[in-house]
Amino acid sequence: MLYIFVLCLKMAKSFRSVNVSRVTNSGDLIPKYDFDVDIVIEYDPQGLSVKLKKDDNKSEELSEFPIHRFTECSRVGALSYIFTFDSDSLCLKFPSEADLKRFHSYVKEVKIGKSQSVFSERTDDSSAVQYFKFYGYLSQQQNMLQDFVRTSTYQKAVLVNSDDFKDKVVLDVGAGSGILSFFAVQAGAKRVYAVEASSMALHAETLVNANNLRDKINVIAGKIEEIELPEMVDIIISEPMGYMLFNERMLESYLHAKKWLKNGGIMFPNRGDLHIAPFTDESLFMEQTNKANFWVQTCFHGVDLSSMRGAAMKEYFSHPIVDTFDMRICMAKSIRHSVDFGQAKEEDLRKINIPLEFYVLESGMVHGLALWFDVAFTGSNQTIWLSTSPTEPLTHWYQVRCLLEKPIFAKHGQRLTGKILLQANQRQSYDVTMELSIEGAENTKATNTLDLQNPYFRYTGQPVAPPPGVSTTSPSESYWNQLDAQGARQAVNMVNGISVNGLGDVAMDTLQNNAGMINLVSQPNIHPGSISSTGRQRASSLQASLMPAVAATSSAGGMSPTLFTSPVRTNHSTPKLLRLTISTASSHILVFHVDYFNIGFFFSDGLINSQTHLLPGIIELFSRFLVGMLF
Ligand SMILES: C[S@@+](CC[C@H](N)C(=O)[O-])C[C@H]1O[C@@H](n2cnc3c(N)ncnc32)[C@H](O)[C@@H]1O
Repeated sequence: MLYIFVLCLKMAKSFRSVNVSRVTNSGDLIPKYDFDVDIVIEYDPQGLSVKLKKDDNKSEELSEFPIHRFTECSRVGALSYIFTFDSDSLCLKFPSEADLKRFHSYVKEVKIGKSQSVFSERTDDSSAVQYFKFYGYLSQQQNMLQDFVRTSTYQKAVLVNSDDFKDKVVLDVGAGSGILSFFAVQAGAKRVYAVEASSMALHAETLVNANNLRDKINVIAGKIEEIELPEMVDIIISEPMGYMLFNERMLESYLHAKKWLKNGGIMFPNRGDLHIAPFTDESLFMEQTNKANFWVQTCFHGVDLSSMRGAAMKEYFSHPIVDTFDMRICMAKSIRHSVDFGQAKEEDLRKINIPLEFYVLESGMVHGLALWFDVAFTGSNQTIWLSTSPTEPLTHWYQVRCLLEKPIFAKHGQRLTGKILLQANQRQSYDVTMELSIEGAENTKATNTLDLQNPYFRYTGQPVAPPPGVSTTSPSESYWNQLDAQGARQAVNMVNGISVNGLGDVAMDTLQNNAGMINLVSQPNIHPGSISSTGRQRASSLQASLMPAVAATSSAGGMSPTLFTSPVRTNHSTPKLLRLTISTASSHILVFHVDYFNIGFFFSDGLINSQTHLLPGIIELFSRFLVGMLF
């Protein structure tokens, strides 16, 4: 196995006084530098990176090149090594045979070790490069860290089960920033091996040092399939879930890691449940169909495109849709496919065949299958679940829907049967084939194949609309009846649920000049965006822009606004915070419209105008204040 990766961060791999020459097409050597250089070898997710420096480790690099599995290179004689990149060849001449041997052993391990690894056998090189590059960005680690539901659930699961961690040796598989390793130490772990294959390992090491935990957390740069640990571990912790649980194929790495688990050791999480349910959503179906309908045109700039329509439908319907929805679109109780991480082997996840059998609860068109997952942390004290169900707070995994090109009409009480087959591919993802039909009804079979590595990210941040047809009483009457019951008959002029006039004494309606809107209920603490190989999200959320501003505002100090109007009226006996809009009335006044409240703040120093960059922070601060006040 590849000790080289383990040692990378622990041992300086440097060579002094190396003579570097270019090799001409005729085989002559031309010195590249008129001095000998020092060479420093560093870890690189695909192998090694060779840095040429002028004299010592601290000086600027003169140049750098990678050594990967397919790098063309060879030993020449007892002292030299030749590398060829495209048409250029570089000759390194070492001062001693011992140095050359040492250098050769590093190169050999990259080239031979790669071919032995389970990971490299099941993964295209290009996919792995893109995947680990993605996770090498601090911004992507931040996206995951800022998924509050995810990170807090992990921390809670570890801390409430601290007995399982106390004085134990822990392995953190795919440690990223090392956050789970820190949680393990918080729970009393004796030692943690934090294994990370992307260049994030270097940042994790920095964080470990900065938190004075070098004696507890041992960062190991490399793939779990390729590194060596000095000892067996008591517990393995990891966050290996992708979209639809299985995307990224990191669960296989998590299961692979069990080769380092002592008998009776614990997997944390220990179980993953994929939930699958048929759904109806005409608008989603029409949205995709209409996109493909571009290709029905017979005279587009004089060209008949219609022969492409079938292919376009296939393509649009091959993308799993990533967003969230109202659970009431599900037409039957979900089927659960459980993976016991303690028992399962990595080979079990290469082909996952899930038979489907649903009892239809409501008649309608079945447009496809909706999928989400839960994972469980079963500790000796408590079991904690992390759920990505549409009924739970949204996470950065959202939910996934796989559409059928030809929907099926299903009646209440009928049995909808079929299967979903997840076939692992070399792109760290799955080809998803589904088959559905109504039992006993002819010509109802519908199939589709989707590419899980290529999802369509549809989430907009808007609140989820309830499906049509769920009201069993008149919503208009219910609304007015509720107002009547609360004695607000005199209410006039309600706009979008906000009283702009007539419900109170303060004429805030003259201030309607919305500077921004924060939807407090639907805005999850997560970051939207995606890359194809992982499907995980790119930052662009409100949170990202607000948090620095909050920090800036808090540290600005000296801000002493006056609350000049307390809530004037509520139409709800229990305030239900639906929406917050914010207006500026003048350079001194900021007005919050919260449901049926209007609240103004007067800033004697005209803070808003003079320091507009602080406005988002102020808004965030007061939003919190209001939430605290109302509940
Ligand atoms: C979903 S992130 C989780 C990061 C961190 N544990 C957390 O919870 O924030 C998965 C991490 O595992 C790493 N990873 C994926 N496959 C790996 C493998 N085979 N060996 C080591 N690390 C791997 C990725 O580079 C990525 O940083």
